[in-house]
Amino acid sequence: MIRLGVPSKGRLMEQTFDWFADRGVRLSRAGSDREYAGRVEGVDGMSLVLLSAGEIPRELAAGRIELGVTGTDLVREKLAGWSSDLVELAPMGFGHADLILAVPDCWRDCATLDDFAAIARDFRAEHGFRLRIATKYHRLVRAWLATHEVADYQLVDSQGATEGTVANLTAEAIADITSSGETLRANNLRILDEAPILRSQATLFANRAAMGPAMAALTARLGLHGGG
Ligand SMILES: Nc1ncnc2c1ncn2[C@@H]1O[C@H](COP(=O)(O)OP(=O)(O)OP(=O)(O)O)[C@@H](O)[C@H]1O
Ligand SMILES: O=P(O)(O)OC[C@H]1O[C@H](OP(=O)(O)OP(=O)(O)O)[C@H](O)[C@@H]1O
Repeated sequence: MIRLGVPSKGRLMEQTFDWFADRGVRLSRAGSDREYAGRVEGVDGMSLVLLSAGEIPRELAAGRIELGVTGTDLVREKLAGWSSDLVELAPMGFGHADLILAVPDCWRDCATLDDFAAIARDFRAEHGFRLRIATKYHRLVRAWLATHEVADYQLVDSQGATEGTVANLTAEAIADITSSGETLRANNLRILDEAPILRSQATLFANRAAMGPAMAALTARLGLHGGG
């Protein structure tokens, strides 16, 4: 049996159900909104498990599910060397979001990452502590800043409502996912004039160790290539 992990709520769950329905596979909850078992119709040999989007990368890598739908951002953040454990089977065309670094709108002289690096250096000298960036994407943000030789900062963990940390004076800048940009605007934050740290979308992943004839048959049934 191939176990498929799907986000248990919200748009990601609904759009995943639609994506499979377009391929003739009907996914649904087994019972109430609070029940995390699922039902699969239209294909044999696959079962459905409803999980937190953030836990799907780890469940895949641990082999507790063979297939999983989640954002590429969460896979890259949660699994170091993700591609040795997981195979990216198909980008699904929804859940598009960019991981970005944003600063207060009023930092008029901070347009680029070079400006940001200079401000961070001065900030430390002036305040006696490193400029704080609130984020839940620790691995990705650290790696990106290191690549761009920005060193004078500290990460502050924020697992939600990250854009509020600047107004709350617990951080000077934030790194988070954005899609429409509305949350940033509402919190008087502005994206640096740089390419995003990462462009993410919902993607169907497989556990690499689970690739074999059964997986090949299933991915062929879904009209995907390279599932052997
Ligand atoms: N505004 C958005 N537009 C599109 N995609 C988004 C948006 N916000 C988050 N996402 C994507 O949705 C996925 C799930 O995000 P997140 O971890 O915030 O989910 P969640 O609903 O908090 O789930 P959970 O707390 O159960 O793990 C991520 O891959 C993220 O990139
Ligand atoms: O650019 P926008 O379209 O405004 O979307 C961005 C927001 O969406 C996500 O939050 P979500 O609603 O998933 O809640 P969270 O803060 O708990 O992650 C993300 O963390 C941003 O806060």
